[in-house]
Parts: sequence; C-alpha cells; structure tokens
Amino acid sequence: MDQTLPVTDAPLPDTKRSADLSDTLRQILAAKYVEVQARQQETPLAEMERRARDAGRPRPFTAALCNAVADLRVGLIAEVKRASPSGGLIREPFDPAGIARAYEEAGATCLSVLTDEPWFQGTPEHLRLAREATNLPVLRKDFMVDPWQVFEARAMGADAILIIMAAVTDEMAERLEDTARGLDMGVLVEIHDEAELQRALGLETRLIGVNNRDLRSLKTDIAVTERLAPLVPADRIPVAESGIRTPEDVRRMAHAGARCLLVGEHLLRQPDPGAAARALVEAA
Ligand SMILES: O=C(O)c1ccccc1NCC(=O)[C@H](O)[C@H](O)COP(=O)(O)O
Repeated sequence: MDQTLPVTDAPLPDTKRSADLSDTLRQILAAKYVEVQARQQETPLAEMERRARDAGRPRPFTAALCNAVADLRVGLIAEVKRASPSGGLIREPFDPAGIARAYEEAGATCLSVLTDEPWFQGTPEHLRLAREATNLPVLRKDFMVDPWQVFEARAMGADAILIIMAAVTDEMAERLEDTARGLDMGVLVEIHDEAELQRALGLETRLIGVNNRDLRSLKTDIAVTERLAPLVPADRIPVAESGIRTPEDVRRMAHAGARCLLVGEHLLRQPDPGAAARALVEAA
C-alpha cells in the first residue's frame, strides 16, 4: 500500500520501548499525535465528552469475554480491517456491516474495528456501520495517545478501547483507562513482552492482550502468546492477538491459556469471512 504519511516532527511518547519500535510504528504514533491535536482544535474536550455521555450505554465488552472463558468457549474478537502496514490492502470491496453480521452469525463474541485512516484505511463510519449491524460489543482499534480519543471512541459508538503499552507511558495508560472506566467502557491492554506485562498489571482491566506481532519487523509468531500467556495472573484474562489463522493455532493458544483471540487478516482474506470465523470458534 502507499505508505506516504504526513511528515511530522511530533515528539514520540517517552516510553522505554520507543527505541524498539519499527520506523512504521514510530511514524504512525507521531502522526497520531499531530492528528489528535488538530482534531481537538475542531472539537474541544468538553464538547467531545458531552457527545460521549450522550451516546447511551456501552455494550458489555469485558463481560462478554469473561462469560466465554467461564463457559469454556472460544472468545473471538473478530476484526473488521480493510488494510494494514504489514498486509497492504486486505479486502476490497469492503462492507463493514456485512462482515460484522457474518461474524456475529458465526458466533464471534465481540468485534474490533480499525478506525485509523492513514495506515489501515479505517474510519469511525466503519465502526458505526459494524455496530449498528449487530448486537456485539465493539472495540475501537486505534492508537490511543490522549484521553480525548476515548471520549471520541464512545461518541462514535465504541464499547471498548485498546491501550498499547509500548506506545504510552504508565501515566498515560492510567489516564486512558480511567477515562474509559468513567464511561463504563471496556479496556484491552496490549503487551509484547514480560516488561510490558508487569506495567500492564498496574492497570485494573482484566483483559491482557498478548500481541504476537513483533514491534520492529511487524511479523507475527504465535509462540509469543505461548511464552507470555502462562505468566498472566489467574485473575486476568489473556487475549491472543495477531497472526492467528487455523483451528490448530486456536488450540495452541487455548493450550497456552488464551481462549480469547483477536483475529483480523486471516478472516478478511477468505471469500467467506463468516465461515472462517466459525471454523475458529468451533476449534477448541
Ligand atoms: O496489522 C498490522 O500490520 C499492524 C502494524 C502495526 C501495528 C499494528 C498492526 N496491527 C494491529 C493489530 O493489532 C491487528 O490488527 C490485530 O491484532 C489482528 O491481527 P491479524 O489477525 O494478524 O490481522
């Protein structure tokens, strides 16, 4: 895909890991800071908060996944994703509502919808369409660097947000989580290694996403979940993210302790994403 981004000198967050991020990820984050600042000029925080509070009650994202785990089911967070830095254009034509409906019929527990435009060709409209087409709780999949985006997420209908520990300081992670909790939204906190897991455990959310994607190469290896999921304390729920394709992968993740999965690209590369989702839901 065309990876031309608005050139920016924006400072990156002061995370221990910022030196370990791929150039792509650094560009994504730097551009996100600029984008969010510009959008706050258009819609100030107080107005975005008002819109978030007017958006009604969120659907129960965390409870849906907890119930799946309690029932020994696969808790599939099925992703609505048009393109990505690693995969280029993944699905065209792209019908977020139709894809979301197919996922729900297949037994998915939740949806994840990309809303980042420059790199994933996602939009808030994709999230609205996917949510309206189903009864499933929806995660806003984006790079959250400012609490303003959490209000924006709720205002567009999202029921949960993602916090990527590699992308934010501990203080910002807490602010993002507090804002989400204040809106009764779910939080999925994403980690890539043992150090990020320790930082993530300072948050209150039960959902610990173990991302199998290497932050430098952007390649996936599901052995990452096999290493890290057993380290997640019993009162938290590991969610295996990225690079999951086959029923055998699902069984490997479940064996490592991760019955909840976030799956995107594989599903969207299939002619029938619903059938592909069903094969994963029925795997373990
Ligand atoms: O998908 C990418 O190329 C990517 C690159 C840089 C940062 C994040 C990226 N993806 C976001 C995700 O976490 C995935 O969309 C999600 O875990 C699903 O992964 P997959 O099943 O491999 O599409």
